[in-house]
Amino acid sequence: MTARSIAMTIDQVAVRFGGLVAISDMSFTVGEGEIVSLIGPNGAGKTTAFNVMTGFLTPSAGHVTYQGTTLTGLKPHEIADLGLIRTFQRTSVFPNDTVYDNLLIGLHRQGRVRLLDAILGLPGARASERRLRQRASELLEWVGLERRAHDAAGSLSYGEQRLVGVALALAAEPSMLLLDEPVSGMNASETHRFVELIRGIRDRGITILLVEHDMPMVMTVSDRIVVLNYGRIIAEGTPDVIRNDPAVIEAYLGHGAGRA
Ligand SMILES: Nc1ncnc2c1ncn2[C@@H]1O[C@H](COP(=O)(O)OP(=O)(O)OP(=O)(O)O)[C@@H](O)[C@H]1O
Repeated sequence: MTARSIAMTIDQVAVRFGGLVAISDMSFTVGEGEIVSLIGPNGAGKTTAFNVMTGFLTPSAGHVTYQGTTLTGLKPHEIADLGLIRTFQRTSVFPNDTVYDNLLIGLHRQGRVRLLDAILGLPGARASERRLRQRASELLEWVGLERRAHDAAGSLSYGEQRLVGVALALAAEPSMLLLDEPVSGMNASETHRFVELIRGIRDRGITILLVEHDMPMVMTVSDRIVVLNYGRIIAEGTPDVIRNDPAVIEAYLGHGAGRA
């Protein structure tokens, strides 16, 4: 692998919930433009790690830095302003509005144009509104939902709703995207298309961190994989290294068989 500059550093992070240690001494880095996956059996601490990186949880110890800025103490929206954008396991859409309108609402929420100015049709707002409409169309095309643009968002399949979530995240113009189980609920062909989408996103220079249970998908798309078990990193490396790592095989097939 060619040397990359580091986008994110997770440095000796620990999270305790009362007596429960959800994450302990977690350290790894994500390079600029890299696709890194965080995997591990249920309860390993993946979502907790995501919550720390995006400011939804304050770590009990350690810290995360993104492009040189320490994230500890920053609120989720301040972290989003740095370009670090996440998707959630559950995408909340306005089910009775069209997919296109959902995107427009998302773009307005990001404050590029004040909704009231747009409603009143003020001149500056009209030009901005045109740009937003253009942007909404581009984003839908990017994630492959252009043919569903004028359907009610509530009529989309679960997999398509995940794509709306990705389009909304892309609308925020991230420099790094954190995807939480993006292909859960997708069928094989949707997953295949999603892998292509992730690669395309990375090719536009966006760094990607992925939490995912779908191992074939993770093995296909990742440059590097970090494996957590009981809150600790047990392995880190390329898909080939991880596939053959005895500790990983044990975590998934040994005692962890019922949890993976
Ligand atoms: N808010 C909380 N309060 C108490 N315990 C929590 C809380 N959030 C998570 N935990 C515990 O922390 C541990 C790690 O949970 P986490 O959800 O991060 O795991 P995960 O790897 O994301 O699991 P899954 O794959 O099932 O989503 C688990 O034991 C979980 O029960």
